[in-house]
Amino acid sequence: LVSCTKRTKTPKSELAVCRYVLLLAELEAHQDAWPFLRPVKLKSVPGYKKIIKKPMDFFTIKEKLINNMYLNQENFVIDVNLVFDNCQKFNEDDSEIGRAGHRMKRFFDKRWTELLH
Ligand SMILES: Oc1ccc2c(c1)N[C@H](O)CC2
Repeated sequence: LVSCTKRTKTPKSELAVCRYVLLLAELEAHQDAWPFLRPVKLKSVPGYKKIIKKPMDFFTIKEKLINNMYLNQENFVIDVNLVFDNCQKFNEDDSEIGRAGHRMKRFFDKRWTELLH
């Protein structure tokens, strides 16, 4: 993984990786992150495997980031939004996890925009 603290001039893509690492750390530290930290246990949640075609979670995103699997920033945002879209699909808006998902999405959208400028 690139060194995010080095004060040398780094290529654009390495700066992008630093932005993702920072943003992912903020998502994981958020008080409403608990439903999204690890993969959903497909064997213990009836219906999830059938309903949610592409499960995603913050830990899986971090692994992909560390293994340099995000070739462009779009794929990183696509996976983060997949976490929230899956949440909206499986949970009622008016539920504990549904509300946590909406709050996390609002937080991500705000920070993503702030980090771009
Ligand atoms: O009642 C439940 C029980 C388990 C889960 C949810 C709700 N929603 C999560 O999105 C997936 C896991």
